Amino acid sequence: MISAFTGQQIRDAEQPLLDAGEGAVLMQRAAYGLAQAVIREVKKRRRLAGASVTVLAGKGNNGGDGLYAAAHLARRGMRTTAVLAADAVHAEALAGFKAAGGQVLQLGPSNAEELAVLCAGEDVIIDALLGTGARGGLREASAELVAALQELGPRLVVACDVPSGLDAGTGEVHWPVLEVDVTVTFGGFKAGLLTDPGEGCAGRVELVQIGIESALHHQAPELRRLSARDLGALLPHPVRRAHKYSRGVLGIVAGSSRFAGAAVLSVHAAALTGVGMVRYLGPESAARMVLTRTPEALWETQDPGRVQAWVMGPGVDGEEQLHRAGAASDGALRDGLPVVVDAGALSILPDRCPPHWILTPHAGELAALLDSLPSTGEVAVTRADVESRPLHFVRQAAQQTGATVLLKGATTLVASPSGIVFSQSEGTPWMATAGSGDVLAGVLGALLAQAAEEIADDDGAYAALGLDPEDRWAAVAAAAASVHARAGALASMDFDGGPITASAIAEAVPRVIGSLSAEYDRTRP
Ligand SMILES: NC(=O)C1=CN([C@@H]2O[C@H](COP(=O)(O)OP(=O)(O)OC[C@H]3O[C@@H](n4cnc5c(N)ncnc54)[C@H](OP(=O)(O)O)[C@@H]3O)[C@@H](O)[C@H]2O)[C@@H](O)CC1
Ligand SMILES: Nc1ncnc2c1ncn2[C@@H]1O[C@H](COP(=O)(O)OP(=O)(O)O)[C@@H](O)[C@H]1O
Ligand SMILES: [K+]
Repeated sequence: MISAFTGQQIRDAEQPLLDAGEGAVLMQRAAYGLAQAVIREVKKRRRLAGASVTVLAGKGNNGGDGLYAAAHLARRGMRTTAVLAADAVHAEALAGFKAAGGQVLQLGPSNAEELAVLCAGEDVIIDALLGTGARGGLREASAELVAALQELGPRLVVACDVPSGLDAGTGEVHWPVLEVDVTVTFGGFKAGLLTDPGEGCAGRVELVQIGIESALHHQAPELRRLSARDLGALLPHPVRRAHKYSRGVLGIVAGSSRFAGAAVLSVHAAALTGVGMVRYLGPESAARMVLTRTPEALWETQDPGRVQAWVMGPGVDGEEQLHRAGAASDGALRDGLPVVVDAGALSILPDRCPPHWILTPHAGELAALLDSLPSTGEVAVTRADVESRPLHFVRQAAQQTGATVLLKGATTLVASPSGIVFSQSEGTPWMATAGSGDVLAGVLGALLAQAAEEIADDDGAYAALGLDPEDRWAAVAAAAASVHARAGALASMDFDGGPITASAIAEAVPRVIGSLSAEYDRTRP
């Protein structure tokens, strides 16, 4: 599992080493790691000797890292320039940079445009204006320079620790920010690099160890991300004595005469995620289509009998289906069953949900949900608010509803009511297509139906993540988001990175589960 931290947590982990006089050593490790990353990127594109690099250096230690890194690059034969964004920058680092033969330019009130043109011609730019010590965004001439450079389109940008203008702890972005190709981050992942909108600016993130890692282990991560290995351990491994009821039965209330496709997709995706049986509840017109695509499903016209989990909401519209969803949710509350609440069913939530209920809104639905809660306050929450502060709002929704909340997007966040948050981001923008969310609901429902016992088991794979039982539901939801995203990416790769339908995402799910499980079995001790 990848853990990510706030800027303050990273600084707290650094403090004992700074107190011991090790600050300069930390900075040298960071700068060396940054320089190595720049060298690797440049070499992918051209010969290193003679390539040009400009470091944009701010007044703090982030600028110091950038200047020391540029000194390494000068010694490797690159043509190095530093644009100083403050009157006083890190003095030793600047002296080291000059001694290595670097050229120094001063950013002032009137030369931002001119320097932007110069930077746009460079082989690589290092963004070392602001790091974890930033308060707010870039100011004055730095903001002007970055806005003009972004407009011109730099060839290759490497961020030092975090893209400048991004809040390291929350991922909130103060524009302008230089969109970077690679972020080289030090000591530990910053939460702001693993949640939007920050993740969208950060490019590929590389971690450089600087010696504070053991101190970070004592801190509760701000964000967590499941790795392929975690998924391999968490995904269901059917045992030899399994039968269809022991594998889990999923009830699905989805679709309507108007939105029958949502039922087709969620049922089909659930079946492809390996659940023992799917019981479908909905109108005959939708059921006919469901059974045509997935003859394995059962259409239930009366009491559906026992299930281990429910999905309700995809394509649900009109009195009749809302009534079925209401009856299913009453039963689920009574029996303590896990439930995925999506789309149309988000409007019929009980006053207080348990953590094993997983709400799956997109940003617009989350805004509407928060607005409908009496505890939210007077000011309406908009979709744009959620998109600019997803980490804040997903936590708020989980806390206020009592449910686990999965907020869909390019990066999907899952918050438990206690405040634990997972972030997964393995998909492709081609997944922004109608029906994609219905597939996710089916995948998640199927994992819940199969995992219910495993989640409660204190010796099981979920317990091994070190989570309290009520937080393990967020891990299941994160696993579903990751499988769904990986399936989308794989489906697109089948077409050389081309477009995909929601159906294609569902069809790729068995291959994702198969390869994750096989890799896990091959490498486990
Ligand atoms: N600690 C260590 O030993 C290690 C740290 N490391 C590195 O240090 C970075 C953190 O360094 P840092 O704390 O100096 O903060 P950083 O972000 O460089 O600059 C803050 C300075 O800028 C100013 N400022 C603030 N906001 C501003 C704004 N919006 N616009 C303009 N100015 C603004 C503020 O000054 P003020 O405005 O308060 O006078 C402050 O002086 C970290 O990201 C990593 O790269 C690594 O080398 C490992 C070892
Ligand atoms: N830009 C993107 N990159 C990766 N995945 C995305 C992107 N946009 C949306 N997705 C994913 O696609 C799905 C869309 O779900 P949703 O908005 O409910 O669509 P629908 O209601 O049409 O099914 C979510 O799982 C979301 O995480
Ligand atoms: K930076």
